Amino acid sequence: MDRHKLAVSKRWVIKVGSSLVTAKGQGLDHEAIADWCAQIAALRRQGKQIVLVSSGAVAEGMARLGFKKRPGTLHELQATAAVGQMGLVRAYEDEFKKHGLRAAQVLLTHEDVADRGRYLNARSTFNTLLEFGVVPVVNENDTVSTDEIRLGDNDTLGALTANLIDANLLVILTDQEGLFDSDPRHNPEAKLISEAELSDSRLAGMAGDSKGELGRGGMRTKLSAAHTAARSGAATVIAFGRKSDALLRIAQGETIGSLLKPAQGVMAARKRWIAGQLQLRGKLVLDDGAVRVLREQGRSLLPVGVKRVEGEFERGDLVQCLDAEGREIARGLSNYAAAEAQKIAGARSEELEARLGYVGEVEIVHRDNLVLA
Ligand SMILES: Nc1ncnc2c1ncn2[C@@H]1O[C@H](COP(=O)(O)OP(=O)(O)O)[C@@H](O)[C@H]1O
Ligand SMILES: N[C@@H](CCC(=O)OP(=O)(O)O)C(=O)O
Repeated sequence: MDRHKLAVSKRWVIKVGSSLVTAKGQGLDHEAIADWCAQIAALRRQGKQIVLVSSGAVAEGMARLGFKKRPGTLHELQATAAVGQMGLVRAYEDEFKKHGLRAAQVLLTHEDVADRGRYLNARSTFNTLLEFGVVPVVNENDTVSTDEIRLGDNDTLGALTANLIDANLLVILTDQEGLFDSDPRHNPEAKLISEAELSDSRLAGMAGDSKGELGRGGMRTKLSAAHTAARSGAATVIAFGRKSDALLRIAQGETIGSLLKPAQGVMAARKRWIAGQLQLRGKLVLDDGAVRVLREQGRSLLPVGVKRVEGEFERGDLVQCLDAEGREIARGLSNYAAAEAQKIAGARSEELEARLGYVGEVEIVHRDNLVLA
C-alpha cells in the first residue's frame, strides 16, 4: 500500500486530538475547526466518505464552566464533558453547514463496540449516515463511561471506528509532524519516521507515553491505534494538524507525516470485534499440544488441552489462552462458564457428557471465536 493508493482510497476516519482542537486551554480553536471542515468538504467533493473523531469536550466544558485546571474526579470530568460536547458539535455543525454539508453526532462507549448486537447496530448507522452524505462526528460518550470501561483516548476510538466502517485510512492529526524515532518533546534531535511497516518491532521503542497538557494517550496510543486499524486492513497516517492543507495533501499522495502500513492479512469482521474487546474475564492455561495446534493449525481449543481455569466468567465471555509460562497465545469467547470449564478441563471429548451431566459443545473455544496473539 503506497501513498498514491491511499490518496485515492474512499473511506477515511480522521481523528483530531485534544492537543489540537483547543486554543491553549481557552476552549475550542474555531479557526482550526473551520479549516479542517473546509478540507473535509473538499474531500467529500472528491467522493470520499469521511468519519471525523474529535476530542475537545472536556477542554470546551472547562472553558464554559470557567475551570482553570482539568477536573480531578470522574463525575466532574463527566459533567464537564457533557457541557463541552454541546459546543463541540455546534462548532462542527456550523462549519460544515457553510459548505452545504450535514453533520451527525455519534457518541460511543466501549460497550457499544463490545456488545455484538450494538456493534452491528452502530455499523449500520455509520453506513447509512455515509450513504446519506452526512459527516458523522464521533466522540466517546464521556458522561456514561466509568473508569473501568473507558476507552480513555480517542486514538483507540478512531481505530475501532475504522474497523467498524472498514475504512481504508485512519488519519490521526496531532501536535507533532508525526511519529519520531524518539519523543521530540524531550529530544530535539529526534527524526521523523515518514514510512514504516507496522510489523517493524523497533516502532514500539520509539513511541513514548508523554503527552501534551490536554492529550490523553501520547504517541504510544497512536501506534497501538495503528495496529488496531490494521486489523481491518486500514493504513494510518499520523500528521501535524496545523500544517496547511494537511488532509488535502495526504489526498494528493504527498509525503507528509508518518505512514504506518499494515503488514498482516485482514482479520474477519467477527474476529476484529473479538480482538477489540477490552474486558478479559478469565484465563485458560493450555498444554503444549494445544498451544501448537492453535498456533500452527488454526484449530479450535478443546477441553483436553486446558490444564487450568482461572477467573469468573460466563458463557460467551472473553478469555485469555496462555501457555505454561503465562504468555498469551490467543483470546476468544468461551463456550462454557468458569464452573463448567473447571469440570471439563483436561477431559477428552467422549468424557464431556459424564463430567457435565449433559451433552455440551466439543470445543471450549471455537476457532471462529478465537484470535491468535
Ligand atoms: N516518538 C514520538 N514521536 C512523536 N511524538 C511523541 C513520541 N513519543 C511521545 N510523543 C508525544 O506525544 C504527544 C502527542 O500525543 P497527545 O498529547 O496525546 O496528543 P493528542 O491530543 O493529539 O492525542 C506529542 O506532543 C509528543 O510529546
Ligand atoms: N473524549 C475526550 C477526549 C479524550 C482525549 O483527550 O483523547 P486524545 O485526543 O486522544 O488525547 C474529550 O472529548 O474531551
